Amino acid sequence: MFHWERQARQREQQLAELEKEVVEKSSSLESLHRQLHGTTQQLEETRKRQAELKLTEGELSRHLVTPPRAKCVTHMVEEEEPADAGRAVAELQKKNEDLLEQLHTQKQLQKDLQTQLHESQRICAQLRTQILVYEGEMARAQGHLEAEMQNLEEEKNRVIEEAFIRAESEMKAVHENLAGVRLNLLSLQPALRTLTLDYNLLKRQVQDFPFMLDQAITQAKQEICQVISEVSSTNQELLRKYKREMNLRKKCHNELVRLRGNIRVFCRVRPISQEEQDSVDARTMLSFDSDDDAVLYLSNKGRVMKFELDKVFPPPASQEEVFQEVQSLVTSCIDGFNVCIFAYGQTGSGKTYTMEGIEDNPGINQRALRLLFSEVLEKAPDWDYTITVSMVEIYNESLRNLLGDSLSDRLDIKMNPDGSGQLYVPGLTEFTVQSPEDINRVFELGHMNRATACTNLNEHSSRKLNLVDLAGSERIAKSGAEGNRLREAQCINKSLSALGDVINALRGKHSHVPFRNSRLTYLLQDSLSGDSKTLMMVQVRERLLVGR
Ligand SMILES: Nc1ncnc2c1ncn2[C@@H]1O[C@H](COP(=O)(O)OP(=O)(O)OP(=O)(O)O)[C@@H](O)[C@H]1O
Repeated sequence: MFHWERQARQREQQLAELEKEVVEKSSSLESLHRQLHGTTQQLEETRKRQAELKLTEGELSRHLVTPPRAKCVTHMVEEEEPADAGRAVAELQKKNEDLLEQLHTQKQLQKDLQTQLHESQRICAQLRTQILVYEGEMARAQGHLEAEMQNLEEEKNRVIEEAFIRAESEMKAVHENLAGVRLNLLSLQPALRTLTLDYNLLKRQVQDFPFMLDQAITQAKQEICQVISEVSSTNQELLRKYKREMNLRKKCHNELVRLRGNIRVFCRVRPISQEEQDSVDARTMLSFDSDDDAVLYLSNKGRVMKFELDKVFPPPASQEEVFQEVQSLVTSCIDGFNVCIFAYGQTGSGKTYTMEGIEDNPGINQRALRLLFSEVLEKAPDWDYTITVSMVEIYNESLRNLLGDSLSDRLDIKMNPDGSGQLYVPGLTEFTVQSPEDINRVFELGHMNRATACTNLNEHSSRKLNLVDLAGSERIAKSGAEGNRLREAQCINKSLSALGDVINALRGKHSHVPFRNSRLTYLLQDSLSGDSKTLMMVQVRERLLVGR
């Protein structure tokens, strides 16, 4: 609803109220008029009665002021009858008294009427004044009403005019919009036609889609089946080739091993540390051939000795470089060879450094285990591997089960009853491991009980990777020990010299190899002979130290 419409309604209401008020005032004026008329009539009557009373009063006075007449009556009565005259005088006197009383009453009445008249006149005057006030009010209300009506009329006209102007401009805008929309509609029509065509096309395609999808799926299934059967036959072929290649590789390797010998001897020369600089023996010195990494020269008191080995690592050689030369040996364990790696050398020559390494620069053991597991993981989809670990200590020519419950039990080496011709250690505890971390945990357990130990990693129970940590060789001569320590030194001596003898016999391809001369060589027999591969890392210091 517009503002002006609301205003007009309000004004109309006000007008109606004012009109009602005027009607009420008119009716009250009318009743006042009636009242005035009644009062005026009453006044007239009172006046008349007053006049009448005056008249009566006059007559009465006349009667009363004419005693001679009464006297005359009396005289006449006296003349006629003196007793009756007395009575008549008394009656007249009585009548006179009554009349006087009536006069008095009339006077009182007149006084009352006069009072009433004054009162009526006062009320009349009041009413007139009120009428005048009302009339004035009415005139004012009328004027106000007229002015209001005039205002309302003007307001109405103004509002109507404004609304009309607004409606006109809105109408104009709507017309303009309409024209624009019409124009748009015209330009959209071709696009709409194209869209409708596209929509119909799409609709047809959607209707056809399930059928096409079914067709495509069936075709894809057929193609997939065909590809799968192709891949499967290719796989079969590849597997066949792979196995043939594996056999070929093994044969080639065997041939290579046969040609190079299955025992390889590397030499690692460790640098002299800062603390050792002062005790270096100036008369002895090691040197290398830059063209041949398998030769080592030792100058001692002017004499030069040449040593030929499979590989020589000079002092700057890193753990990584050393392992690169060793890793093919580790992986051949997966190919089905028994492998044995051990470091041999004087105390402090770097055996532990090469085999174990240090925490942030691991040696052969840790690197070999990681390589072994990564290789196994790679082959896992096609092959089943189980890796078990056992730890044995050869101490004073006795075998101790380092992972067993009871360390006091002595183990023995026996021929395997499975007819494989391989040796085994009955009762030796084995742990199945899934990762190098597992092995390290097992090592920790074994290391707590060892003095010198041999670690044995089994794969399929017939293939072994032996990582051997030997005691330092010079303890034999330098220990100066007695009793138990002496027996320990003698045993170490025996083991190491037996190992030396076995390596010598194997390198020299002797017909007899004295494996049984020590527990160590007997235990490692399978890993040192036949299809096995052995690496002996000879550890030496760059310079001899005085007093050693
Ligand atoms: N190639 C090398 N480069 C740097 N430091 C080395 C190297 N080899 C060994 N060392 C250091 O020489 C010291 C002795 O080495 P290590 O303990 O490995 O000798 P070891 O032969 O195992 O002795 P032991 O027979 O007494 O067990 C260690 O401090 C080691 O870190």
